[in-house]
This record gives sequence, structure tokens and C-alpha cells, in this order.
Amino acid sequence: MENKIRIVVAGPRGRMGTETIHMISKTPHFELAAAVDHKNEGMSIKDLEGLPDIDAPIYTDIKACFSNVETDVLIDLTHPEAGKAHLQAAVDYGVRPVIGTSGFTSEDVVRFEQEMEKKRLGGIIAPNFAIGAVLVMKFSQMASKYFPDVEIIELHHDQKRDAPSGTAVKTAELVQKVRESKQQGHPDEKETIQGARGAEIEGLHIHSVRLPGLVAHQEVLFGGEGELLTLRHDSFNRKSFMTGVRYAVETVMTLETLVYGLENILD
Ligand SMILES: NC(=O)C1=CN([C@@H]2O[C@H](COP(=O)(O)OP(=O)(O)OC[C@H]3O[C@@H](n4cnc5c(N)ncnc54)[C@H](OP(=O)(O)O)[C@@H]3O)[C@@H](O)[C@H]2O)C=CC1
Ligand SMILES: O=C(O)C1=N[C@H](C(=O)O)C[C@H](O)C1
Repeated sequence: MENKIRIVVAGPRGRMGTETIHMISKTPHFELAAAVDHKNEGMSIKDLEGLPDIDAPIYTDIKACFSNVETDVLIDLTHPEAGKAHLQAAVDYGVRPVIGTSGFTSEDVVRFEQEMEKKRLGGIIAPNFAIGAVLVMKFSQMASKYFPDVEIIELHHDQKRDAPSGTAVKTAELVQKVRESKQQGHPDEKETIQGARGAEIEGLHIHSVRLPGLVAHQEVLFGGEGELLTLRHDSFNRKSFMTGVRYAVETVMTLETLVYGLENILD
């Protein structure tokens, strides 16, 4: 039998980390080698509530983890600052990173791309692992060629820390590659309440909604003369992301550069 892919998960108690560890436990060619948390040093995954019965050690220091545990892939599902530090540690130790954590800037991405290019180390930063969400990004890019007036509404649960979502930013970046920069709305429009028109990237507006009960949702609206095209994706639970996480882990084993966005590796 082929060797299993040995994975470290950072953020094991979180909503995504928990779902990911369950997915790993059910995937025959994956093995949870260890986890990185900011507490529970020395404990095991099986000791934590809601996690499967796997005897994998928990480290609070990612460098100690990589020094002690043979690791093929790091999956990071934490917060932006921790995610960046974990990605840097993975690069330093030659571990392939799969980063789901949102909130990285384009400067961060470029810096890591350059560093990993030099080391010929494969990695993936995926603003969204849900296949439907990735398709909406691709379809949005296609549509913006014909409909340059675009607004994005992203809707998430109220525990989300970053706004706008990584998915909305990536969607806007893909749209900007084909859409000429243009100021949308009336040239003299004025906000009578600050923020009414949302965030703006080269004239394209992004609106962030945070409500209990939501998981992760996005609408991309394209306005034309007498018509409106709406592309919408809904993640109703975190299982929706697991096909993409599994695919990213398998694919990163074959890469020698950092890939930003699952759309770049989907057939
Ligand atoms: N790419 C994608 O498809 C998706 C990406 N995400 C992104 O993934 C990230 C996690 O989301 P979610 O699971 O909902 O968030 P949670 O807040 O539920 O989970 C984050 C976990 O990381 C832990 N954590 C914080 N700092 C550290 C650290 N230094 N080392 C290790 N663990 C740490 C937190 O612990 P504590 O609570 O004690 O602070 C928490 O358990 C977010 O950035 C989110 O935007 C989410 C869904 C899909
Ligand atoms: O925090 C979340 O939940 C999500 N974050 C990612 C993002 O910022 O786009 C992906 C997905 O939308 C869920």
C-alpha cells in the first residue's frame, strides 16, 4: 500500500478544523500526524471534545511540531496572523502548506509565492474550498466581460472576524483581470451614512453581511441595460468545504510552487 499523506492541522478545535479532522479520519490515504493549537500542549486529539478517537499529539509551538513530527502537509484553519506565522514555519521546514485561513493580503501572497518558488515548494492558498463557490468565481470572471457593472454581496455567520471575506476579495480580483477599471454608480453619488456603498476595489463594491444562522454565502450581481444577472452560492454547512480540502491536500503533493485559488488546479 502507498504511504499515507501525513498531515498537521492548525486550529483543530475550530469549526473548520474539527470538520477537517473528521474528514482526515475517514480518508484511508490520509493520516493526522499532529495538531497545532494555542492551548492543550501535550494533550492528544482524542482528549478533545467533538474530535475523533485519534492519538495525535497537540503542540502549541509549530516549530517544535515540525522538528518532532514527520509532516507532508500543513492545513491551516486559524486566524490571519497565526496563519501567516504557520505558513512561514511550513516554508522554513519544507512542509507543503494548504491554507484555508482568510485575510491574507495580495502582498503576503506575492511574498510567499517568491519564497516558495526559490525553494520549489508546493503550496495552496484557497480563499474558498467549496467547489460551487469556486465556480461562481470563474463564472463571475466570464460574465464581467459582458457586464462590467458588478457588485458583490457576501453573507457570513456573525463569528467571522475578517471582512470582506477572502472569497469576495478573490472574486473581485478575478473580475478585475478582465473588466476595465470603472467607477460604478452616479459620478456625484455621496454617502449620507458612511459605508453605505460598502468597500471598493477599483470602482467595484463589496458589501459584507454578518448574521447568526448564516454559514457562508455570496451573490455576485451584474447589471446591464434592462437586465440583471445574479450568481449565488450557499454553503449550508462546513462539509461543503471538505471535497476541496481533500483535493488540495492530494494536489499539493504534486506541486512545486504556491497556487492562490483552487480554480487554478481544478480540471
Ligand atoms: N477557505 C475556505 O474554504 C474556508 C476558510 N475559512 C477560514 O478559516 C479560518 C477558520 O475558520 P473557522 O473554523 O470558522 O474559525 P474558528 O474561530 O472556529 O477556528 C479557528 C481556530 O483557530 C484557533 N487558533 C487561534 N489562534 C491559533 C494559533 N495561534 N494556533 C493554533 N490555533 C489557533 C482558535 O482557537 P480559539 O477559539 O481558542 O481562539 C480556533 O479554535 C478563518 O480564517 C475563515 O475565514 C472558513 C471556512 C471555509
Ligand atoms: O469564515 C468563514 O466562514 C469563511 N471564510 C472564507 C472567506 O473568508 O471567504 C471562506 C468561506 O466564505 C467561509
